[in-house]
Amino acid sequence: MKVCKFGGTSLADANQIRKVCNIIVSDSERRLVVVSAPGKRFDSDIKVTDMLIKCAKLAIAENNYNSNLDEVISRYAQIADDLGVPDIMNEISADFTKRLIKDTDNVKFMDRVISAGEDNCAKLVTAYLKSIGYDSNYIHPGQAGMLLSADFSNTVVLDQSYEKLAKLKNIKGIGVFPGFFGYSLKGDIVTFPRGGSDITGAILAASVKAEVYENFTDVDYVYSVNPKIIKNPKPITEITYREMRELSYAGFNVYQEDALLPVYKAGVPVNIKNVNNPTCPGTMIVKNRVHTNSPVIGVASDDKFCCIAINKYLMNREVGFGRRVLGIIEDEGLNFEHMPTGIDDISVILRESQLSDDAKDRLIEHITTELRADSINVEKNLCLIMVVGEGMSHNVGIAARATKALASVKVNIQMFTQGSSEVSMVFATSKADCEKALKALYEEFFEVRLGND
Ligand SMILES: Nc1ncnc2c1ncn2[C@@H]1O[C@H](COP(=O)(O)OP(=O)(O)O)[C@@H](O)[C@H]1O
Ligand SMILES: N[C@@H](CC(=O)OP(=O)(O)O)C(=O)O
Repeated sequence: MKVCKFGGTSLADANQIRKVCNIIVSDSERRLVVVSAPGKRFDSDIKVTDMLIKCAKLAIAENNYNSNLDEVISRYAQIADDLGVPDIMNEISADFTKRLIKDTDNVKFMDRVISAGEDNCAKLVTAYLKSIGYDSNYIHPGQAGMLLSADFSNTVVLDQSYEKLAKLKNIKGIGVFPGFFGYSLKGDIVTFPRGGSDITGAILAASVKAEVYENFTDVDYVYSVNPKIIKNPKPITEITYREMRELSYAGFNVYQEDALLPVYKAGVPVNIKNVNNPTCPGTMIVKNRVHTNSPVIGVASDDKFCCIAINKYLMNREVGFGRRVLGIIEDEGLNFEHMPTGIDDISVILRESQLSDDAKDRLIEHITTELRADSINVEKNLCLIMVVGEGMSHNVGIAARATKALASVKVNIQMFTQGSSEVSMVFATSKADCEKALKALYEEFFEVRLGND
């Protein structure tokens, strides 16, 4: 059995959905299908999930959301009409309308509303497959056993789900499973972080021990660098789970970072493929790969970080200082990403989205009073660039090549770390330098240079 997931770009309109269904029915092993909500049809378009977030926010603020809701319903109606299944719209339009009645708290309400994008898309795809003569069934995530933690918008799968979902192995016909959400033990709808339909697919693939998890998107391959930043980059044909996890974390949003653990544990390979070019073999994500000459497999960047730099004279002699810093971060409910240190300073790197002005003031106050630091500086707009590759661990001089490349374009490195596994190196630069730095690193490791060098 193959589990296949189709992303929002693959479901953006009726034409794309026809392509998706042709792909599904062209292989009888494709029996468990995960769908996202319709995504962007063109660059300036809006994803259905974003339209639903807008509706939910308006409803929470007690503002009128009717015209926004109408826009969502019209997008589905247009697709249903074009696919020749207009009757399904009665159910879909009633569902959107009902979910927007605000009868619960804000976090539960938000997840209930935004999950409707995938849920109704699954109903639409099921209706279309039926209309062209295939035995297809919508699968209700709660009834199938997609049980998740009650962390709204940031849920994780509960272990018991795998055993329950394993029963889908015996499903008859084609099962269409809505991605991005499941149910808490109390029966509330909970969603994964954004891009979470990839996680749904990974959980299902692990549960049914699929021969492969096919993840269909709008690019032929995962490339060595984001193709939106550098044109025609080098394609990656094979990459390990570990390398992909590092690159997804650092900005390769083609595959959600949390979608690696389930398939890694179950040993299910992932195949990233293009819905617009399904005969292209795409990228395989596997446990071990054949190493080529290049020590680096990809470079990725994400510019939404900030740094809390704490300085105190003789910090290195103060027993428990680091533990107390981390204790404060924990007390403030923050996740930290990296913690480079010097003898008298510690920097804590966080995702900027966590640090509202209030949270920042509280954190500074907490550190000042508890640690009696000499100075605390918060720097926003920090970009992290990761250079990733398992080949780096047995190659000398990679860091030197990277720093030389950054120096040659006059990029100031604000922080540099390398984990002991030596699978990745992380450079922090200012947001303004981010693209320049990424290009320099890509050129250094992937572009063939002519002449004497
Ligand atoms: N290294 C990369 N290789 C391929 N695509 C990438 C990479 N980094 C970022 N992307 C972007 O990821 C996009 C696909 O992800 P996404 O838009 O979430 O697709 P879907 O809607 O199918 O889930 C591509 O169009 C591409 O712009
Ligand atoms: N629709 C959700 C979940 C998702 O996975 O979407 P996509 O497959 O389009 O990245 C989102 O936009 O976050």
